[in-house]
Amino acid sequence: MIGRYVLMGVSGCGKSSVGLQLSRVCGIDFIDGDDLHPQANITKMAQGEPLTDADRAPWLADVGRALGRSTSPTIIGCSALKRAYRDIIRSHLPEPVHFLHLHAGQEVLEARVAARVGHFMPPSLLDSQFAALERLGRDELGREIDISRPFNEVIAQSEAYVKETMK
Ligand SMILES: Nc1ncnc2c1ncn2[C@@H]1O[C@H](COP(=O)(O)OP(=O)(O)OP(=O)(O)O)[C@@H](O)[C@H]1O
Ligand SMILES: O=C(O)[C@H](O)[C@@H](O)[C@H](O)[C@H](O)CO
Repeated sequence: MIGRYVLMGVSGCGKSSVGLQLSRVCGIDFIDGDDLHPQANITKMAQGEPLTDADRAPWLADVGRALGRSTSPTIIGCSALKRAYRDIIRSHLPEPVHFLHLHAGQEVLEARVAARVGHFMPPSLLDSQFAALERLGRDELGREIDISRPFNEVIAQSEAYVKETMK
């Protein structure tokens, strides 16, 4: 079985930075799901407008297909905020997919996105990100990682999960 992982969570939770470092320490591939967004979605977010379910559906299918094409263990960063979005990703994969939810309270994320420069996503969209967010259900494969902890601890906890489940 090929280990397939989605690093999920709201804007600024660390999908890119944690994903890249986690892929290095685990020696597995990383895809940034933001690179799969159609330009129309990026433009919409950059203009301060939240994406709708309809905007996200084709992109989530692309994320599922990209993960499904992988022939070796792979991590993909993708917000996957709602259970229905995770269902779309799951529907494109023959095998179980693990969701690692990089999670913290809104105040932690507000400070991080405010400090970030040169990113297309405006901090004003964080309210809508949290409004859409549905945490993992008990029956969903994965783990919630507390990202209020220092970066190295987030990596260590995520790495432990990946190594445990790739056996
Ligand atoms: N555990 C951490 N402690 C402190 N800062 C962190 C931690 N994890 C990530 N960061 C910082 O938070 C910011 C947001 O991280 P990053 O850009 O990786 O998030 P993201 O989820 O990919 O965001 P987006 O989806 O909006 O592109 C970055 O400046 C990153 O360096
Ligand atoms: O579903 C969404 O609204 C998007 O995927 C966002 O979460 C961003 O792409 C990302 O976080 C960049 O800031």
